[in-house]
This record gives sequence, structure tokens and C-alpha cells, in this order.
Amino acid sequence: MSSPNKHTSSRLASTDTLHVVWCFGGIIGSLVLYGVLQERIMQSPFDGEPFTHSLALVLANRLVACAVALSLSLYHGHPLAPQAPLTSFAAVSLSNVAATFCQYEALRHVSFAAQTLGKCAKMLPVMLWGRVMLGKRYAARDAARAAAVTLGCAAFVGANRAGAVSPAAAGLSSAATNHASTPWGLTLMAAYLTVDGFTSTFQARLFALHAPTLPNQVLYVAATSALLALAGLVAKGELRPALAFFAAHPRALGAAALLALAATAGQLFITHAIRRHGALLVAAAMTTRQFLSILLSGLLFGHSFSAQQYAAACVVFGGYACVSDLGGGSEAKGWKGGVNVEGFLS
Ligand SMILES: Nc1ncnc2c1ncn2[C@@H]1O[C@H](COP(=O)(O)OS(=O)(=O)O)[C@@H](OP(=O)(O)O)[C@H]1O
Repeated sequence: MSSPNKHTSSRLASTDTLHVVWCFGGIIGSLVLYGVLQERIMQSPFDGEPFTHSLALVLANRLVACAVALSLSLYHGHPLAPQAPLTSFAAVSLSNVAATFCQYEALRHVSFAAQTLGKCAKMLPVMLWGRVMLGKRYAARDAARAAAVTLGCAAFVGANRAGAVSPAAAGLSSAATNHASTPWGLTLMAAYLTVDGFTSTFQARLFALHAPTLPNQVLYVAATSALLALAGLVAKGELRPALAFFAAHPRALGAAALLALAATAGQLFITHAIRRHGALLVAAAMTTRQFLSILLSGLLFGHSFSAQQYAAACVVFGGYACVSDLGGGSEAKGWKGGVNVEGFLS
């Protein structure tokens, strides 16, 4: 007969498994919707007039995130004062904005396909930053899982036939192009991956050190990003033209509002997952997103997949399937300022 302790721990493990599935679903769902809406606004003109002020969308996204985070704080009766040093929130915001800048800039110098492929490597910098910033040591089992997900996704995405999926279907920005990759573009992609890994690991560290509530972190990070976006818009003289565009095209305003809601959902799911399960799980979810977007698009639009892609898909799912003990491998929960030996999904 199994002991009550065993029952309790297996119930906890299955609750955590469900929570991981919830976080994966939330991150992937909101970011795919975000990509499609972004594509709609940036690629299709409104009444014949194209919208060109992408920074205005960033501002709108972050303002809506602030409003939602503020409402959540008020609803739950959380204190509104910053629960961590403002410099820490600013560091998250700055590195997040820098990652966004690098990936947009990289698209001018690498193909969309190359960028999608490069994004499959998100887990590697997160593991390196975890070692440097959190003193984490990853067991060989976890490194093997990360390798399976990364290599499986890369093999699947790399084998994708050109044109079989659009940037929108992949949930990515419309700036996608098909030119050859240059060394500068690859440098920008490396910078994007490095800074992106820093952002989420720093967020995990922030949760571990100061334990801010979820809305508190989202509020102050989004507010800093909103200020940065506003400064950029003013400096480029784009604030008035962007507002005039929305006034003249209410459909664009509606699409931007939906986009901001999707972006806010993405921010909340990402930050919540980092807080509960750690940065590596989020990197795994975002890597899987590249793969699932292409898989879903192929299934929806009847594209066939090669034998290599089926094999790669098995490797990815195998990477998850061998996870037998999901238990919330959270940097935030487990980190005590020193060495932390925890699995990314265990
Ligand atoms: N750690 C963390 N915290 C908060 N927000 C984050 C984080 N990582 C990614 N993001 C935001 O998610 C949006 C998609 O990012 P990516 O393009 O890097 O993701 S993906 O790999 O293509 O899925 C993108 O939104 P925008 O900046 O509005 O485009 C990212 O800023």
C-alpha cells in the first residue's frame, strides 16, 4: 500500500504538471495571436494607408500592461509601491527592449527562416546565465532534455520548406525577409539570444531576492518600457503622426487594442511562468512555439512534412515525455544566493 506522503507528493506533481501545461499554453497561445495581429497591422494597409510606427505599438502594449497590472494589484489589495529596487526593474526593461531591438534589426540582415532557426537556441544562454547569475548546476539529465528540445526544434524548423509558413503563421514580426544572412546579422542574433536569456534569468533572480508580486514586477517593468518607447517616439517625431493615424483609421485602433491585450497576456504568462517555474521553462516554451507554429500551420494548410521532420518532432516530444517528475524547478523558489542544483522541469 502506498503511503499518504507518496499520495500527497504525486498529487503535487500532477498539479505542477497541469500548471506547466497551463503556462506553456498561455505563452504559446498569446504570442501566436500577438504575431498574427502584429502582421495584420504592419503588413496590410488601412484604407490604402500603411501603418509604419511600430514603436507606437510597443508604447500601446506597455501602457495596457501597466493598466492591467495596476488593476490586478488594486483588485488583490497588493501594495502599489515598488517591491524591488527601481534599478532592478529598469534592468529588466532595458534588456527586454534591447532584445526586441536586436531581433528587429537582425531581420534586415538575416532571413526570416534563419531567425526562426536561431530562436530554437534560446535555452542555451538561459542555462549559461543561470550558472553565472544564480549559481545553478544542471544535471546531465536536464542538459539532455534541453538538447533534445533545442536540436529537435532546430531540425524540424531547419527542414521546413521555404514558404511553407508565413511569419504571421509563425507568430512573428512582419519585417521578415528572405535575403541571405550576413555576419552582422548573425552577430545581432547572438546578441538577441544573449540579452533575451539575461532578461528572464534576471527576472528570476529579482523574484528570488525581493519576491515582488507578479503585477508589481509587470507594472514597473512595463512602465519603464513605456517611458523608453515614448522617448523614442518623441525623438523620432512619430508621436503625433501615429496618433493622427489612429484617429483617422478606427479599425487600426481596434487592431492595436487587441494586439496590446495579446501582448499583455504574453507578458503576464511569461513573468508568471518565470516566477513559478524558472527562466529555463519559459525558454523551453518559446522554443517549442517556433516548432508548434510550423507544425500547426502545416496541419491547417495541408503542407506535408518530411521524414526528418517527423523524426525531429519525436525527439522534441521525447525530450518532454521523459520528464517523469514535474515539480516546479524554479530558480525563484529554490535559489538561496549560492549553488542551486535543480532541474529545469524537475
Ligand atoms: N522575459 C520576458 N519578459 C517579458 N516579456 C518578454 C520576455 N521575453 C520575451 N518577451 C516578450 O515576448 C514577445 C515575443 O518575444 P520573442 O520574439 O523573443 O519570442 S519568440 O521566441 O519569438 O517566441 C516580445 O514582445 P515585444 O517586445 O512587445 O515584441 C518580448 O518582449
